[in-house]
Amino acid sequence: MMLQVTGLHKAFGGVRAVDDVSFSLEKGELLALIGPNGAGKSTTFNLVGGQLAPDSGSVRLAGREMAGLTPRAVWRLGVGRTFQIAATFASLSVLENVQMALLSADGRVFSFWRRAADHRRADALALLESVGMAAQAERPCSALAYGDVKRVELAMALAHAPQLLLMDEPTAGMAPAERVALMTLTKQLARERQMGVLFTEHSMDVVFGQADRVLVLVRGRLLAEGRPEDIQRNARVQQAYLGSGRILGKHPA
Ligand SMILES: Nc1ncnc2c1ncn2[C@@H]1O[C@H](COP(=O)(O)OP(=O)(O)OP(=O)(O)O)[C@@H](O)[C@H]1O
Repeated sequence: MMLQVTGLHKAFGGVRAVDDVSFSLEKGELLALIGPNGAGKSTTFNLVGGQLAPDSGSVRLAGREMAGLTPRAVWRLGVGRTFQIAATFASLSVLENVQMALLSADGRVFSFWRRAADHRRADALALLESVGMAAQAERPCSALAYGDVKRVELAMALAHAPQLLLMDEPTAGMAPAERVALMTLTKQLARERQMGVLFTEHSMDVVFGQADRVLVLVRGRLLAEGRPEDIQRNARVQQAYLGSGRILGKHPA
């Protein structure tokens, strides 16, 4: 087991945001975390990524306890993360952005007198190749289509060769075809690199089309866990989503 989360609890005042959550994730697996608004998805993510410390419970990566470590320490142990908000430098080229990520992975800080442009150019190009962005390496990030920025961010997240990648709503704001393309690529990279991927997602076309397994959170508790086809048929899950209609419709909200 690559990631093992056991008995995780986190409360904010009287609100049990995450209430006795346990799950695991294998190498190369795409695991979707879904649930209605306020279910505890972001809190779970932040507990795994080190942005929050749990009240109790354990988060182990390849047997090592990570609960309570700082985000930087969690990152060093091999957990990468992409965010909803684009985290690229708009004025730098696509290639330079990936070179910056490599500098950071190597524990070196960008400085004006050591130009990122000299750092591991071939490795940066290889990362861009792996996400289909090598042809646009010299363009500034500001000139890219939104879907392409997401691919660059993926290449940047891969720069320190994470064992586990956390993706917080990776396809937010994308058109349906782009969403599926990005997650198909993510799945291919997960398989090739034997990297586990935990992602939150509101688009059910992505969840049911791409995830290997799905976790359903409702009011901080794990309501169901299983293969996409089983989750889709699960009566308790359908009931929990009644009202929002999200999980039942063929088309995403
Ligand atoms: N820093 C905080 N302080 C107080 N309450 C919080 C905090 N963070 C989350 N909560 C509460 O914990 C519960 C879970 O929130 P969380 O953001 O994890 O849900 P979510 O599933 O990510 O929701 P969404 O889909 O809307 O992003 C909610 O009731 C929320 O109001």
